[in-house]
Amino acid sequence: FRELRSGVSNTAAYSSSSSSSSSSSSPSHNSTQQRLPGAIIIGVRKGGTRALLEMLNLHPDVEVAKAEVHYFNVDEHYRRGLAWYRAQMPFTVPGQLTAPARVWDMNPAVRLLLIVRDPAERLVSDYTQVLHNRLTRNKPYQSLEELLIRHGHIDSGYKALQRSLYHQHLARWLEVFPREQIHVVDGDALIRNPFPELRKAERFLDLSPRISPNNFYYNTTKGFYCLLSAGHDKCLDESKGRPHAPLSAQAFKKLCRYFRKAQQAVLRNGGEVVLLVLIRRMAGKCRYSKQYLGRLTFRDTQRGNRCSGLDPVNLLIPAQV
Ligand SMILES: Nc1ncnc2c1ncn2[C@@H]1O[C@H](COP(=O)(O)OS(=O)(=O)O)[C@@H](OP(=O)(O)O)[C@H]1O
Repeated sequence: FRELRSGVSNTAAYSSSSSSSSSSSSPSHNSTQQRLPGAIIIGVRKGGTRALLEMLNLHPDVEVAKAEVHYFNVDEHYRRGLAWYRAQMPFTVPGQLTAPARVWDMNPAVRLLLIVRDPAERLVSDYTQVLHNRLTRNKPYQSLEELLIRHGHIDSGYKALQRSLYHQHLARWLEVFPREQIHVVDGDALIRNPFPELRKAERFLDLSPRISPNNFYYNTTKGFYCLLSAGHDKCLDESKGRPHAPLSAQAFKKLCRYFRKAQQAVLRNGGEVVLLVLIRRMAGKCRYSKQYLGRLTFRDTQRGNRCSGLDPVNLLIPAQV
């Protein structure tokens, strides 16, 4: 997992914070201070991290970083030390929240929000982002199928596939942090209906319930919820919710089977099913609708790469943890 975002909702504060790069606690700014984060989102890319961050930012007691800091996972940043990290944070008043072993060293009481979504859909989204970047730079690209299938089988070395094996990432965090410090957000539920997920996150963060259903409206053009706050509305940018790249039904079924087997292996090894629901219908059919198949161009493709019967929120804790 990468360290995601923490820090800044106000541009003035941000420019000021960037310039005070090495102060240890960066005082001032109308009695506000830059503080180390009290909570961090630890989801992998394309899991819905930006949506969760923006939605939590609706809360008056939450400040978030404008940019991804990548302090814990980029060695060059980590070497700059906590003073540098703190200097990337927003100015906050006491009591406000700003965003595995390195995080613990910074603050062993930090609360972690892990956002997960359907593993297959996230993988396709991950590939789609890379494809988009290559297309816009006129670089050559391989189809998802070429990257995903090797000699007729799923290539378990494909990075985008590995990022969707959430239980492996969670296990690393659980080696360091107690379970109670990690809250799992259902990224699919967040897309369908954000408010209930936000209410649960507020509770986990000990925030007063200030985010309401009125903070969200469904934007039919985007096909996603957008945010409403103090008369302003905000939709996530066009890098979220792109049409997904195509994948044949056959390859998609292989992918679903792969994820199911991975979950079953964790169970067989004595893993414990954590969280809300037991794994449902492990043998469920992939819900890859025919209407999405056979579309040839990137532009024409549709969403809907999901494995039914695979609930990413049913994370498994491997036995050794
Ligand atoms: N309200 C709302 N609006 C737009 N997008 C939403 C929203 N809620 C969740 N999502 C989903 O967030 C997915 C992108 O996840 P990330 O922010 O983690 O992606 S990134 O790696 O930081 O680019 C993105 O994935 P794709 O749809 O595959 O692009 C969205 O499905």
